[in-house]
Amino acid sequence: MSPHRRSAPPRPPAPVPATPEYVTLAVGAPAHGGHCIARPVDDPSGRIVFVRHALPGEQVRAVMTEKNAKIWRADAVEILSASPDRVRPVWAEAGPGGVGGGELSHVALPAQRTWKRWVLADCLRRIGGAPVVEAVSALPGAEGGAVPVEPMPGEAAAEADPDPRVRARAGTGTRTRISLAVTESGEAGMHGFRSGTVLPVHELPLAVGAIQDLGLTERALWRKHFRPGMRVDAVAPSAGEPLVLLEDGGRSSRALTVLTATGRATGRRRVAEVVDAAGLGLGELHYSVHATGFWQAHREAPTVLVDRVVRGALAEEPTASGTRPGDGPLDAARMAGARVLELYSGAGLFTLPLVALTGAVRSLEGSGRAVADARRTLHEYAGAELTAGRVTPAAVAQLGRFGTGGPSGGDGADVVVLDPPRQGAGRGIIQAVAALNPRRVVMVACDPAALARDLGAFLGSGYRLAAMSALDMFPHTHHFETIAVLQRD
Ligand SMILES: C[S@@+](CC[C@H](N)C(=O)[O-])C[C@H]1O[C@@H](n2cnc3c(N)ncnc32)[C@H](O)[C@@H]1O
Repeated sequence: MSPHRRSAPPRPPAPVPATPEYVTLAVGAPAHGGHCIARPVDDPSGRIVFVRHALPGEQVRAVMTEKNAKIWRADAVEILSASPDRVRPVWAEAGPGGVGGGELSHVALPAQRTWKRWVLADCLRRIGGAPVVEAVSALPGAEGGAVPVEPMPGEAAAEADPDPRVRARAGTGTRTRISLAVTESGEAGMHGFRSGTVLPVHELPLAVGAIQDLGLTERALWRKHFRPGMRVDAVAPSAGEPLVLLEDGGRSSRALTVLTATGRATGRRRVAEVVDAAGLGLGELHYSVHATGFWQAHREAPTVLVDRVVRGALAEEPTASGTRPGDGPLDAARMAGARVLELYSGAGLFTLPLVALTGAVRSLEGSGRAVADARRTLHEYAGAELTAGRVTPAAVAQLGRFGTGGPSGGDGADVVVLDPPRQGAGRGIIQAVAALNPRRVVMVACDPAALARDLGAFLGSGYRLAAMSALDMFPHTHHFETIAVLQRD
């Protein structure tokens, strides 16, 4: 259940020690990746161990899971002194020795967000350096060198619910896309953490109700289709029935079968997604997306991101907080004529509202299938120029020059929006963006280390960090999303 499931190949198996080696650890701060930094209690000055399933301040008995010249890793298997933030895990199968993708489910949700904020601050400090820390610390609401990590609206409501059963389920039932693998014995499973081994799973608590209701892990209906090694994806679009996708065969010849929610084979390959953009004054946005293509996985993510990114890009005063009570809709007449360059545009999630408001967006996306999706969705907009290709400095320089002077005065894009994959954009791309001299840049980042590096590159290219927000779009995992708004004054 990783955020960008199609870009994450299975990891090579971790070396497993022949006989289990146990160690008692004093657990310290969280580190990027879903673990804490710990030290053996009998040797506090000794080697650092990256321990999972623990919490800062705890003392745990842990089993070593990887030990080589570079890194020692362990799983906490017995809690000797528990943190007050420890809760009964919402997904025990993602616990010690289990599957990846639910590594924080033993942590109370507010403490998960504190954990993520700490990791964000740590990355900004270690990787971004003093200029980044200074810029972030100057933002309203920033504390300890980072902005707060906010709950998604549904989680905030569930956490405030008077019913303890609703509160206990907060952060579950959020994923509209999940990815499974079939075990050697033909059961639904997932990869073990940092392992090529597929372990059976019996519940999918992070998936939305429409996927849980399919019964993928227990019903014979599905099991009769499963073959060892097969990949199984479930997609629950915001409009319409869920689909189950089976991919079988070698890497070069994978065959796709699509099943309906009742297990019938179907020729359908596309799903309809509807995004509420009322806060921007655009009403409902309608998208057509290939079932195997990338789409933001948290059920509220498309709506929340569209609102924050588009307001960040086009509002007069830079903001990363989206529409606030009392905000009016964005004024399309004022926006018209602004030229937008959008990089890593996927199936056009942001392209549609951006072109609806400005009339001129050029987008660049590496997946030909995603660009085909965007073309379907945006066929009525003559001002949307959608290009399939790698984002490179040369492509940015070429696409970002619109040829005539715009509101910013030059011939470069007035606004650049970029939403790169986990590894971020990198210095070369950011320098190419800065060379266009856009007045405003909105960068979406799902990895705090890449964010810190890329922010540093923007600040070094003459941009000011005007606003930033962080969202807990992946509860019960260590992942979160950030939005940074940069301004050339
Ligand atoms: C995080 S997704 C964002 C997509 C879109 N903004 C959305 O929210 O749905 C990143 C996108 O970048 C694309 N991508 C990854 N590396 C790329 C590259 N080097 N050049 C162009 N596109 C790339 C992926 O195909 C993916 O669609």
